[in-house]
Amino acid sequence: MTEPVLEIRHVHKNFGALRASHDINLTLLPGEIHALIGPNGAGKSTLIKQIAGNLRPDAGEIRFLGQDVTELDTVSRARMGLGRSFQISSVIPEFTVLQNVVLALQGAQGTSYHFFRAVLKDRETTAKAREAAERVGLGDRLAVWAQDLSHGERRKLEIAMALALEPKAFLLDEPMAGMGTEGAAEMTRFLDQLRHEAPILLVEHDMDAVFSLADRISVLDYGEIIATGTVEEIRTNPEVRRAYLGEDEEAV
Ligand SMILES: Nc1ncnc2c1ncn2[C@@H]1O[C@H](COP(=O)(O)OP(=O)(O)OP(=O)(O)O)[C@@H](O)[C@H]1O
Repeated sequence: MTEPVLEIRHVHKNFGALRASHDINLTLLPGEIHALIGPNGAGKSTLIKQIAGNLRPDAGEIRFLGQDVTELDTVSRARMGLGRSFQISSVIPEFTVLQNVVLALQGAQGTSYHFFRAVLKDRETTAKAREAAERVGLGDRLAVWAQDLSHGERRKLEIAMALALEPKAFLLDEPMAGMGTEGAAEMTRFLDQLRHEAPILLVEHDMDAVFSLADRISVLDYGEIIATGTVEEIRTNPEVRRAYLGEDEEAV
């Protein structure tokens, strides 16, 4: 049997009386895109944060590359190859595209920011950063200030910052958000390629993107996974339709 790259075992997380994660079991297999969907407040971000290491589960285990990483912090998990799309807030507006990607690489290497100028002169690092930016389609925007990028280009920059670290798995939290139709279509094509590099756990509200990309979908509702299956299984699951897809029959 194929070993999962990422495995979530019986994870629980409460905020006071609120069950944000209740006995979550989930795997991410090599080469797959596993989409995590669910209504607002279902617990998607809370789960991603526990996988990335920003939040500690109350109970349960998170395994990455066959190792228990539940007690490791975000930096250690990132160094092992758990790539999380950087949030817009971590993009520095006054830095160029290339500088932002170099900064992401430098952060992962644990070099002090004090040495940023020296790192910018390091050919190997800048070549890696350039390659990542080119791969997401920002090759002709390397010297542009991040603040002058369009929204879609910023999202690409976040992915380039994750990609540069050559992750073994990607956690992507709503990469299509605010992209517009053409931008979302372009991002969909890109993610379709990216899965061959490393499997992707994808949180996304854009159902067109989810249905065209996902090998498997898990549906969260009130902190519980109510179904995991193929696109067809999820589309036709009555409980899922009631809990989530029924909100938007057009999407089904
Ligand atoms: N730090 C926190 N303290 C208390 N409650 C929290 C905290 N973080 C999240 N919650 C609550 O946990 C529940 C799950 O939130 P979460 O953000 O994980 O949902 P989500 O599925 O990502 O929603 P969305 O699709 O709107 O991003 C919500 O009811 C939210 O209000």
